[in-house]
This record gives sequence, structure tokens and C-alpha cells, in this order.
Amino acid sequence: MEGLTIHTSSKDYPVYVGTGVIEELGSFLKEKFPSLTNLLIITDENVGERYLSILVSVLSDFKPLSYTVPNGEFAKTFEIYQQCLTFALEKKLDRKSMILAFGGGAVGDLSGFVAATYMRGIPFIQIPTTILAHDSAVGGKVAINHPLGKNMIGAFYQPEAVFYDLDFLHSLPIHERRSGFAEVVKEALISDLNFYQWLEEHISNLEQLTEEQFSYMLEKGIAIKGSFVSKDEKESGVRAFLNLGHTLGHAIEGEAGYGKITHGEAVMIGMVFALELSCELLGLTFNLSKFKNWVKKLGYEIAIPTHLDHQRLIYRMKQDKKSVGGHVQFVLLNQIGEPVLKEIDDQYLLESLKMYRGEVE
Ligand SMILES: NC(=O)c1ccc[n+]([C@@H]2O[C@H](COP(=O)([O-])OP(=O)(O)OC[C@H]3O[C@@H](n4cnc5c(N)ncnc54)[C@H](O)[C@@H]3O)[C@@H](O)[C@H]2O)c1
Ligand SMILES: O=C(O)C(=O)C[C@@H](O)[C@H](O)[C@H](O)COP(=O)(O)O
Ligand SMILES: [Zn+2]
Repeated sequence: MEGLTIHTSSKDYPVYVGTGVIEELGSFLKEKFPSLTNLLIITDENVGERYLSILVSVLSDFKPLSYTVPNGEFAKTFEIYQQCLTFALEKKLDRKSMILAFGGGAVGDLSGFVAATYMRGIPFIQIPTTILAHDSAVGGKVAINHPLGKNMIGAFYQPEAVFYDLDFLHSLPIHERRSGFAEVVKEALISDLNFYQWLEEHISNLEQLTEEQFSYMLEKGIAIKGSFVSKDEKESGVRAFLNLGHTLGHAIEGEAGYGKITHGEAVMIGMVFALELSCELLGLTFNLSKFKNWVKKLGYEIAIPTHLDHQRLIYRMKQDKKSVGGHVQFVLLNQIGEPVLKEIDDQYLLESLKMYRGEVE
């Protein structure tokens, strides 16, 4: 089976993308992990109800165990993390056991963190089921949330492989399609003007994506993500550019309450804000009105939710992982495909938030 390879300083691993790739998982495991003792599938309620029986039947030779966690961000908590570990201990998983993360980014982040920390690390495989997870399943950022900040408790821990079966994507509701597509737009904006222009020209309705559009976008997105991760696995440099839109996006998610707004929809609001700052501070030449009209037509809200307070958002942004000494750092764009990290002082940030919300002339 043909796949892309992700190269990192700690490990190289394949990403298989396409319809039906899940059928190959059993033979992959037999070939690469001949001494497997236990397989534990971690999934969530939505995915479990729809697809767990398919995965279990593909893996029937392995008699996999499964553990179901709550949907979405409700899975990325200390409580659920502990429950997964307790289940793994009770079922006597050992160092030759493996975890399969079967679901969207929330399941992937949680399960990866369980795998990274159980007995100081056992292997895991990502089996993503959302558009968004083309991003989250690759690169080894695994984490749970803390009430004070998104993904604050985690690790860099690469999977053994990613099996991305596009057949699972058909049941995604529209707001989840939007959430995932935001990360594709992000990947284009930080690295590839032609890809961005292709997206803007070809994608006008997220409910009517063709198979070809799906695979083109996702493979391209994965390749971009992989290239940043390969250069900088642990985010001491260029990997931070994958955070475009996330400084404000994560603050909105945390302030609204995890799960109230999808990750990608919050990131889209953050990206529009970062593009505004890029035009103002770096002279980015970009038709921002056209961009806003395009994403609004795709159904995105681009305004910061009105009930969220500026000062609280700034407080959260200061805790962002890119902050240094409490100074907020934004990913901005000099040009499309030319990201930079820029410190923004609190007063300027406050004024910009007010301006953006139309509170000052
Ligand atoms: N680790 C990373 O590099 C990285 C990158 C991007 C995002 N993330 C994280 O990923 C999370 C968001 O990912 P997501 O949107 O994939 O998350 P998710 O796991 O929360 O899934 C979104 C919703 O879709 C449902 N769902 C999943 N697959 C489905 C399917 N095939 N059909 C119908 N419903 C389905 C889920 O049950 C959930 O309700 C956030 O926590 C974000 O912080 C991590
Ligand atoms: O892989 C990365 O690096 C990213 O920044 C990808 C983001 O889309 C993703 O949301 C990631 O989880 C954010 O990481 P964080 O370090 O800001 O929590
Ligand atoms: Zn993200």
C-alpha cells in the first residue's frame, strides 16, 4: 500500500489515506508488530456507535478491547484520561500492547497522551474519522485540556502509523466539516499561495465536496503539516507557524467553555483577526474582504462571540504556549506562504480587539 511518510527526529511513520485503507490495518499490525499482546481501541460515543463494529471486525484476529469516551472536548479531561489508564491497567495492557485512537482530534489527542504516559509509553496508531484530524493525527502533539488553557497537559509522542479511511467522513455534520476545513485553509495560508488560490476558487460548498476534492485537500494538508513537523518536531521554531489563528482561537474555545464552539471554527475567527493584524502591521497584500466573503459563504462566523470579554481573552492569550515571559506572540503573515512570529503588546492587542469588534472608529 502506497503512503506518505512523515519524517521526524524521533521516528518515521506512514500515513495511508484513501477509501478502504482500514482493511489493511490487520496485515500492517501482523507484519510490523508480530509480538502484540493487547490492542485497545479508544473511541467516542458518536464514532463508536457508527463504526466500532467495522473496526473490530477488521481486527477480529486480534480480539481488540475497546473503551468509549464522551464526544469531543469532553474527552480531553483529567477525569477521562484517568479512566482510560484505569481501564488499561485493569485489562493488563503491557509494553507490547498498543492503543488505537479511533475518532476525531479529541480522541486522537487523548488516546495519544494515554499511550505516551502508560508505562512511560506504549505504541499507538491514529485512525482519524474527521476532516480536522488530517492535522491532529499527524505530528505527535498529544494532550488534554486544563480549565486554564487548551492542550496544556501533554507530550510530543509520534504514532506508529496513521490509517485515514475517507469512508468514515461521510457522516460528519456540517459544522465539523467547517471545523476541519479551517485547518486546511490555515495550511494553505502559511505555506502555499497556489494551494490557497485553488481552495478559494474550487471550494464554495462544504456539503458538496467531491471525493477528488476531499483527497486532494487532505493529502496536500497532510504533506504541508508533515513538512513543518519534519523540520521542527518539538516546536522550537517553524512548527509554531501551524498555530496561525490559534492564539485567539484557543482563547475563544477556553473562554466560551470547551466544546461550545468547534476548534476549527474558533481558529477561523482567530485567522481572520491575525490576517487583519498582518495587513495592518506587516503590510500583507491580500484581499481580506474577498477572504471574509468567501468564508462567510461557507458558513463561518468571523466575529468574536459578543459575550466574551476582551480582557479575559487577553488573559488567556498570555497563557498561550507561544508566549514568552507573558508577552503574547501571534503568527502573522508577511505574505501568503510567508509566516512570522510577532510579539504584540497588551495595549495594542486590546485596541485591535476593540477595533475589530467595531467598538471604536
Ligand atoms: N494534535 C494536534 O496536532 C491537533 C491539531 C488540530 C486540532 N487538535 C485538537 O483536535 C480537536 C478537534 O478535532 P476534531 O474536530 O476532529 O474533534 P472531535 O474528536 O472533537 O470530533 C468532533 C465531533 O465529531 C464527532 N465525529 C467524529 N468523527 C465522526 C464521524 N466520522 N461522523 C460523525 N461524527 C463524527 C465526534 O464525536 C465529535 O462530536 C481539538 O481538541 C483540537 O485541540 C489537535
Ligand atoms: O501541530 C501543530 O503544531 C499545531 O499547532 C496544529 C494545531 O492545528 C493544533 O490545534 C495543535 O493542537 C495546537 O497546538 P498547541 O501547542 O497550540 O496546543
Ligand atoms: Zn488546530
